[in-house]
Amino acid sequence: MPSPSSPPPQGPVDATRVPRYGGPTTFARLPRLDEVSRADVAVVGLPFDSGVSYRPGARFGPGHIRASSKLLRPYNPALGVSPFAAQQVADAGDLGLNPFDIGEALRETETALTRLTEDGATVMALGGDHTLALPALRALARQHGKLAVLHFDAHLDTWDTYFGAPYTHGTPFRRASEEGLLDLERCLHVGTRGPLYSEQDLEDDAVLGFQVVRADDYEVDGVAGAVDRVRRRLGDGPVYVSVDIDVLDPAAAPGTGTPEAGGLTSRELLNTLRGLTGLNVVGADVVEVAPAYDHAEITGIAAAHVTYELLSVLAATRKGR
Ligand SMILES: N=C(N)NCCCC(=O)O
Ligand SMILES: [Zn+2]
Ligand SMILES: [Zn+2]
Repeated sequence: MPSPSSPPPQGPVDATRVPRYGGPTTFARLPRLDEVSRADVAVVGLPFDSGVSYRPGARFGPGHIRASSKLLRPYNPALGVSPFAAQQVADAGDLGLNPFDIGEALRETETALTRLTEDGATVMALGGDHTLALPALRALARQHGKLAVLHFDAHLDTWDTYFGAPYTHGTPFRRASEEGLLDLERCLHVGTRGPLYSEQDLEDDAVLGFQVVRADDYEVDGVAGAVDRVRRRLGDGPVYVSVDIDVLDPAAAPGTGTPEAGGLTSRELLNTLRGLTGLNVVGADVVEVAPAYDHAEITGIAAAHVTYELLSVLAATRKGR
C-alpha cells in the first residue's frame, strides 16, 4: 500500500486535452513504469508466439491491444471504481523475448516478472501466446505458494506435447500442474468447447486439478451461475487469472490463432470478470491476440476491455468492495 506521503496515482493523459489518436502509445495512455516512483500494477507486453500450433502472429498482440485501448475512460460504472485513480497502474513496455529458443524465452519471462513483482507490482501481462502463462505461474508461485488458476479459454491447454515439444501454447497448465505450482483443489477452466483429441483429455484434465465451466453452461446457468461456481472453487487463496481471447466467440474475437465456434459473448466475459471482485488475484494475463486476423480492432478492443475489467477488479478489491 502507498504510504500517506506517496504521491497520488498518475493516470492516463486527459482525452479532453490531448486527442486520443495522439499522445502516448502505452496501455490506456497511462504513464510508463519509469515515469512513476512505484506501481501497484504493471502492465507488461510479452511479444512471443513461438509456441503456437496453428496461425502465428500473437507476437504482435501487445502493441495491438495498446493501440486498441485508446478509448478507455477513467471511470468504470459497472464496478463503481476508477481503476487508474485507486491504484498506480503503469506500462512496463515489452520484454525482449528470444523467438528461436522457447526455454530461453520462458526463463526471460520468469526473471522479468519476478523482478516486477519484487518491486511490489501486480503483473498484468499482455500476450503473446499462451505458452508464457507457465513462467508467470513459476514466478508467482515462488512468491505466493500454490496458486489457483482461473483459466478462460476455448481450449484446455493441459495437453502433453506437440511434435514431442513440452513447452507450447497447448500445454502450459499441464506443465504447471506437474511442477507443483497449482492448488489442485482450486483450478478451473471457463468457456471450453469444441473438439478434443479424445475423451481421455478431460480425464487427464481433472487429475491435473481442473474443473470446467463449459461455454454451453452459460446457455443454462448464465453469468451468475458461472460466477457462483468460480467463486466457490477459488476460495480465499491466491488466484492467477489467465484469459485466452479465443474464449470469446470468433464473432467477438476473430483475431486469434486457434478460433473455435460457439464461444462467449464479450458481455458474458466482461460480466464474469466483474464477478471476481474481492478475490485474491495476484496476477493476470490476456493472451493469444493475433492482429493479422483482426478486423476494425474487434479483438484488440475486446482484449483492452478485458484488461480494463481486470484492473478494475484489482482496484475495487483494494478499496474493500
Ligand atoms: N492456447 C491456445 N490458444 N490454443 C491451443 C490449441 C492447441 C491445439 O492446436 O490443439
Ligand atoms: Zn485457446
Ligand atoms: Zn490458450
